[in-house]
Amino acid sequence: MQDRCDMACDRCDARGSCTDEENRMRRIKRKMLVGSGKGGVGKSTVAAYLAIWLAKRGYSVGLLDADITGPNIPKLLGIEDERLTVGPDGIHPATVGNIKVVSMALILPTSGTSVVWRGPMKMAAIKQFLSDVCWGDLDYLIVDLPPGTSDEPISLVQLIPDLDGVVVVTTPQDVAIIDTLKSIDMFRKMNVRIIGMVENMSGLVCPHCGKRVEAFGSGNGEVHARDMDVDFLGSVPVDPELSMLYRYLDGIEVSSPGLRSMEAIAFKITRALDTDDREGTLQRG
Ligand SMILES: Nc1ncnc2c1ncn2[C@@H]1O[C@H](COP(=O)(O)OP(=O)(O)OP(=O)(O)O)[C@@H](O)[C@H]1O
Repeated sequence: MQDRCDMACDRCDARGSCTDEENRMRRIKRKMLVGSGKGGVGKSTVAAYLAIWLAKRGYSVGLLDADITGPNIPKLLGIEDERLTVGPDGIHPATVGNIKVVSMALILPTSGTSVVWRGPMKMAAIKQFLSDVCWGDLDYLIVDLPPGTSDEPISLVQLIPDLDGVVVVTTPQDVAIIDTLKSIDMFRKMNVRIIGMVENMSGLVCPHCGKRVEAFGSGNGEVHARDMDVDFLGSVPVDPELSMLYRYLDGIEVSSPGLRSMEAIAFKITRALDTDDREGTLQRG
């Protein structure tokens, strides 16, 4: 573990002085958030898929689960039994399929342990995840936000220098859309670029007859994205494969309606960011 971080530091001008989040963060080329005003809409699923998709294409990727009280990324990636380790140089992420993962769930003794913390404690943990984690040199850091428009998203926006933007996730129901529009408004007030909106759980394709069933409706997200002048990145149907992302991570060749939609969305996100990569800094590993 120690070696891995030292090797990365060898190539870094900031060697020996990387003691705060700014120094750690400047070794990361692209930093994006995945957020929503509403819980349970699929933020972690979109963040985890994106991380896997980028890692499979040779990029070095970090995935920060910033949901301190409800961390689910390790479960989605099938690494609940992994633990973060601590060395003299800082906290070492867990690694899966070339993705460096940090989450409260990788610290807690059991998956049933609750984190009963008020705001300042949660803020301290988030700050530490940015300042004390040996992320090393990364092409992308993807931050999975907790739902809502309060402390955690605000702090992350303020703490991450040169943030590239946020992908907002919604589901088609009105209550989800209303909360998602609030989060778009919040990110705009904080001058964060909205990379685009994803409508998740948008209908489902019957595995028996192949017909589409509009379980929660669909299309609402696209209409509201247009109204808000936000790029619509695509809709993703309900698909059991998406709750088994660890299979896709393991290299099992899976093709399903949900995974195909996610792939098209991942392309759009990277294309949107690459348009801004004028210096061509992103290199595949
Ligand atoms: N398109 C989909 N098809 C099937 N299951 C899905 C889909 N999207 C998400 N899920 C499942 O729904 C549940 C909630 O998704 P997820 O954890 O990604 O939401 P979230 O917005 O991150 O939740 P939270 O607000 O709690 O952080 C998970 O069990 C996930 O596997």
